[in-house]
Amino acid sequence: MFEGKVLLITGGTGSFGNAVVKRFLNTSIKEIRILSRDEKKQDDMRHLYQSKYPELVDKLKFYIGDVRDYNSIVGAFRGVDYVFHAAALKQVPSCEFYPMEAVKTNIQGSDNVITASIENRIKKAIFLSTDKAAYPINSMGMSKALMEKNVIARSRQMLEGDPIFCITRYGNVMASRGSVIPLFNEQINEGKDLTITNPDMTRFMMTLDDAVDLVLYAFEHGSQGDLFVQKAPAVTIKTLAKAILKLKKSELSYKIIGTRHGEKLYEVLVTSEELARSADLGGFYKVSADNRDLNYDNYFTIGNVELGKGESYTSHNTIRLNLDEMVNLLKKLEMFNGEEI
Ligand SMILES: O=c1ccn([C@@H]2O[C@H](COP(=O)(O)OP(=O)(O)O[C@H]3O[C@H](CO)[C@@H](O)[C@H](O)[C@H]3O)[C@@H](O)[C@H]2O)c(=O)[nH]1
Repeated sequence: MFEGKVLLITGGTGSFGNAVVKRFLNTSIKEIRILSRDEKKQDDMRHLYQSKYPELVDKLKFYIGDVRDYNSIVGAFRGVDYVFHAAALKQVPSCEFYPMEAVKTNIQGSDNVITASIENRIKKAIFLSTDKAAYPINSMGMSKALMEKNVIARSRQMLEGDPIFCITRYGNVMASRGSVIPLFNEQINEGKDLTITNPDMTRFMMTLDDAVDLVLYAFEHGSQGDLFVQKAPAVTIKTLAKAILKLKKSELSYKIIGTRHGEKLYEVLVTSEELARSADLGGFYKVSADNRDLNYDNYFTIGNVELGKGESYTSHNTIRLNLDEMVNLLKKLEMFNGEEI
């Protein structure tokens, strides 16, 4: 797929970047560039791959830069074929307290990635988004929703030979940095009862491998301005907590702490309005860009009357994992001695 090509991953020192590197370093890819802000994380990553794959590490190149600052990133795009844009502020509570930081990184930063991609004539860029961007209620989701809108708007201006821009929308990626699974794991290790916000809250469960698969699917099948979603099962937080306790054979219990700033009871991966114009591709939904122009007079009589009548695709109405199914999914995680992540 990437034979002889150069791939740039923004925010590449994170869980997603590492999963992509693990998957592609030992292929005929020419180079993987990691673009991120933190020299320490880059150094750790460099050492990790140096010790694990000494014969391949030359393919891995590191660039320091902040997507907020165009001049700091544009050089890293020289000679790049493809871009995966993963750099983001993604913690819900912190974005609630600092919305302008989310604006700068998630909206302005992704716009800079678009401009740098056009400037350097890259071929295709995939922008990672989140279910929290669908009917957003928190600043993180709102900033990602505007990122999506801006990617689609700018994709409309592209001409033949310009880069192709696509979006992928994820549910919760299990065990990603700062998320609830590592937190519960740590609480059990410290002998503390688990802190549950709301036992009935549901979240889509995806593995990191699923996340990489979705980006690759979008990469292979995406046309200008397409948004892709991978169908996924969901779980209640109570079942998740019980599953971790069971897996770790723990006698501990849990306590209810109440929902946090900006949280939803359930997440929406595809809104009903999007579902009305999406293609069901089996394991995936493809929502194509709305490519009407601004002359709405032409559409007044032929507007879609079905719009919004159906249900959305949510973590409440998707397949629900039971306790044993959740335990089995957790077993795949490296944290619980699995191999996948
Ligand atoms: O002490 C805790 C912390 C969290 N939760 C619940 O666990 C679920 C998952 O929480 P968390 O892992 O923090 O995920 P989200 O807030 O849903 O956000 C995650 O999923 C997003 C994508 O949807 C990513 O953008 C975020 O980075 C990632 O943390 C939520 O229902 C929380 O209410 C608890 O019950 N107890």
